[in-house]
Amino acid sequence: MSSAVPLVVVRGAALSYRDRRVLDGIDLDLRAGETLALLGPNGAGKTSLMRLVAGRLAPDAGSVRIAGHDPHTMPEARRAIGWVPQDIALYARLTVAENLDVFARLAGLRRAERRAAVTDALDLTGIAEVAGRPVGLLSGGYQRRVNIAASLMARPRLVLLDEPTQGVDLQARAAIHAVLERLRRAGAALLIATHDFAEAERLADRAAFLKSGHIVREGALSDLLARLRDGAPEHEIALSGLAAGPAEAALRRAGFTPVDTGLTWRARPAAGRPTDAAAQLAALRDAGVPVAEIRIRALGLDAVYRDVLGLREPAPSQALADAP
Ligand SMILES: Nc1ncnc2c1ncn2[C@@H]1O[C@H](COP(=O)(O)OP(=O)(O)OP(=O)(O)O)[C@@H](O)[C@H]1O
Repeated sequence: MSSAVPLVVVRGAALSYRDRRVLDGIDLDLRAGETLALLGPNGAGKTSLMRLVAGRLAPDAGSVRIAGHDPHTMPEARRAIGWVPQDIALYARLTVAENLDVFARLAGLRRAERRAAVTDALDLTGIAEVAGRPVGLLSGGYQRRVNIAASLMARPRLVLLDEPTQGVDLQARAAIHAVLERLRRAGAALLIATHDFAEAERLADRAAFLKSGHIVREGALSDLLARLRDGAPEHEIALSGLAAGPAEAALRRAGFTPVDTGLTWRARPAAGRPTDAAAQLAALRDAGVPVAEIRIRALGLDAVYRDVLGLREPAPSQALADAP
């Protein structure tokens, strides 16, 4: 459940490193209980934007407010923010519980508060069973969960996570997703920078796309997807035994305007073609196209990303125009 008044309000924010501007004209709102995914290519400015929101850097222009306060100048505003950096920032030789106690001290908690905060963070992140083990001996997936737990000592209302599942296996990824869902159910606002579209689709209510320091698209996931052309499903087609040139020609003859993605072709069919996979397969084979496999899937955030970055394949109307 998200509340009406945004917890995070960023208006017209700009940031430069020395004289190089890396963020410009950033507007962003985030409400309690809401999860926003920050997406964009390497170097787009995701981490820099999170540093601004965390109050670790001050904007050159514009403003950042957390519950009405400037996080850069007001320590109490910073206390409302949990920061989970991309790199593991823990003491390898200390146990998990000892690490969390250090972070609890840094957060300014008294002894009794520290014990409760550590216990709660261990429970919420599902790592109580490794509380007594040195962090350096844990798997990468557990270390990432400890990294998240360390950000929760002051019971933040906002948690910023920079690529929280980078480099972990599928099981650890699922465990981290469960942690983030619990945090969100507990009413925290989450801002997650990620390159993982499936992760963003699973966790986020909204997504913001950064490109060269600007938010070039932002909105609720359903709105972002609905905005993308007519919502016709995307086809992924694998062809057998054809070089790229003849394969493209064959697909064009069959009414597609295909894009080569390496192993497969991505294509949207011309209007009026069958929409179920079996009928598509039969029609393509009738047209002499050697289809090994065809998958039809609803558009996802990866399609929005390609659209935002100008990596789009031609729209269906062009596919129709290109058809013989
Ligand atoms: N401390 C710094 N000093 C100078 N330039 C920096 C600094 N940190 C980042 N940059 C530059 O600012 C730009 C934005 O970087 P940032 O790390 O915010 O991008 P990002 O979207 O998080 O990238 P990635 O996906 O690779 O993590 C990049 O061009 C980067 O090289």
